[in-house]
Amino acid sequence: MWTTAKDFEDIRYETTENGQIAKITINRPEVRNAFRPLTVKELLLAFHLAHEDPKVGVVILAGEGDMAFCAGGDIKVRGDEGYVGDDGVPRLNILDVQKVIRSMPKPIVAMVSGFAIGGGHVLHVVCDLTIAADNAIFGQTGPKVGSFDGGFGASYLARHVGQKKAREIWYLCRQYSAQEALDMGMVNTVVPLADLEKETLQWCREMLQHSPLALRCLKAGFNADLDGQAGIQELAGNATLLYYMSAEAQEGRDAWKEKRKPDFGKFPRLP
Ligand SMILES: CC(C)(COP(=O)(O)OP(=O)(O)OC[C@H]1O[C@@H](n2cnc3c(N)ncnc32)[C@H](O)[C@@H]1OP(=O)(O)O)[C@@H](O)C(=O)NCCC(=O)NCCSC(=O)CCC(=O)c1ccccc1C(=O)O
Repeated sequence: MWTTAKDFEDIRYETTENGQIAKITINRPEVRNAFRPLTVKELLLAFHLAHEDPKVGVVILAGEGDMAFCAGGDIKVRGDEGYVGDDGVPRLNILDVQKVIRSMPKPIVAMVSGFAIGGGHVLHVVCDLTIAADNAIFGQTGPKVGSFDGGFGASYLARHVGQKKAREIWYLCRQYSAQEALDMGMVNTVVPLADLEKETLQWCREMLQHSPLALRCLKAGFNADLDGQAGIQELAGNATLLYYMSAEAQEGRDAWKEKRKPDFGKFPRLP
């Protein structure tokens, strides 16, 4: 049912439903799908492929196996200045993945079974929607393991669950069941583990029935206030896209190409 669209080492990138649904799976189950620099590099490339492919309408982010969605940064390769890959350079580049998830103009659905912990928890937080299996466990560990995400991991989480709960999650580093996550508004639904992919695909199919431009502008609108100038840039970029598609903008382009004065007088100045 899934077709491999490109081969990677640490992740899988697959599509289904005539290429309309893409699935990016972190494939390191032996470390509960913790990410190392290579994983992050591959995630960035896979998200770029999904972004650029006009057939893809919705993207699923998942972890291999039932035990974990993602256990965050791979602590075993954490050096003194970040996570160290084969090139010996320390990086904190999962932040780039968070930004890509937010700015991709297509819905991204986290499909969570097992642990979504630390930086792995933040990944589901920044996705548009989260479908959780009934075995899912959520939590932050930063203050326990010498890390923290004061960016989206804190501020956007607080938008989901409120300031008090978000501070509890970060300050106490407790783990929460799927039902608790649902009750606090952190996930969209909880389903039996056996139904997780079926239900996630159903949500994706429903979104695919709807106007891609409407979904795109809604995503930019939801992000805009929290993302400051960058959020306004996203939203305004969509307005420009829509404007390009209008006869009014095309008149400006055509007039310039035809070396004549544009006739904007024929377009209404709506109230
Ligand atoms: C996830 C657990 C709760 C799972 O527990 P359990 O099922 O009992 O399995 P274990 O036996 O513990 O683990 C199995 C196996 O996996 C290895 N493993 C698990 N998690 C990691 C990990 N994060 N890194 C490396 N390896 C991991 C574990 O060692 C076992 O292998 P062995 O060979 O048997 O040793 C539990 O495993 C657990 O609590 N894991 C740690 C989770 C955690 O603390 N994650 C947070 C890491 S810090 C982080 O994510 C930073 C956030 C971040 O990315 C970030 C934020 C802000 C700015 C920048 C950054 C950035 O880029 O780093």
